Amino acid sequence: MMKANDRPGLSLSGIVIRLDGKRLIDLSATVLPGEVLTVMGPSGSGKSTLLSFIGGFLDPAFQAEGEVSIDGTNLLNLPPEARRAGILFQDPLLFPHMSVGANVAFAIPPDVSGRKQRRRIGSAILAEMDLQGFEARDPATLSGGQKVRVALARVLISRPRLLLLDEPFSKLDTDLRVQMRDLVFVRARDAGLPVILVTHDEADAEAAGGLVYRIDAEGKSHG
Ligand SMILES: Nc1ncnc2c1ncn2[C@@H]1O[C@H](COP(=O)(O)OP(=O)(O)OP(=O)(O)O)[C@@H](O)[C@H]1O
Repeated sequence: MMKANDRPGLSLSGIVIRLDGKRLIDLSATVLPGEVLTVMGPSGSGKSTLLSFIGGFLDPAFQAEGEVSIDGTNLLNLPPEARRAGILFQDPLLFPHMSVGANVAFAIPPDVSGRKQRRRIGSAILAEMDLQGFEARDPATLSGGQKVRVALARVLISRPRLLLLDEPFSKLDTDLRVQMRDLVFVRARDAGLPVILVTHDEADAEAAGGLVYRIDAEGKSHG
């Protein structure tokens, strides 16, 4: 197996996304395994649209061109589920009718067979998120930070190849925000996952420590 440092990571090459002829996004960048590309820009500038394009669920109202590859594999030829992008939104989007354990187990790849084995790896990832013993809990009874950690557990257990983060910390108060983003960045680094982080918060960008793309009103991106 290649070490994280030997892998080329996420390559965004000549990405141009237009809406009604107007260019929203224009960027090329490389995000190495474990590194974070932070995307900033005004509301409506196309930040979420960029993540949708990479994840494979861009609304057909947009026109997009360019190439996206991860460790040399062209992602754009693959259907969304085969791209294996782990996505976190502002809202953790837990299934309300399922227990915490079931929320996490839902994302375990299908090649992991056996109830026992699935339960074991689900519990292990919850424990890593400081949520040991939370399997039977109703998501409605969790704090904001606990919900984010369940969402992160669910994403990590799905064996993603990259992380797409759409303001996942913005609803949290300052202390929790700092803790959660450090947790995500550390986990991404450990797993060698390239990350794209959409945020309005300069402190997030600083903590991410990587490249920052700023989208201006003309749809030009600046490193
Ligand atoms: N499905 C759609 N069909 C048409 N236009 C859309 C669609 N989704 C978003 N838009 C428009 O595309 C533009 C970019 O939207 P996007 O959600 O990517 O912006 P954003 O930078 O993420 O904004 P915010 O910071 O407010 O989340 C906006 O003008 C938005 O109104």
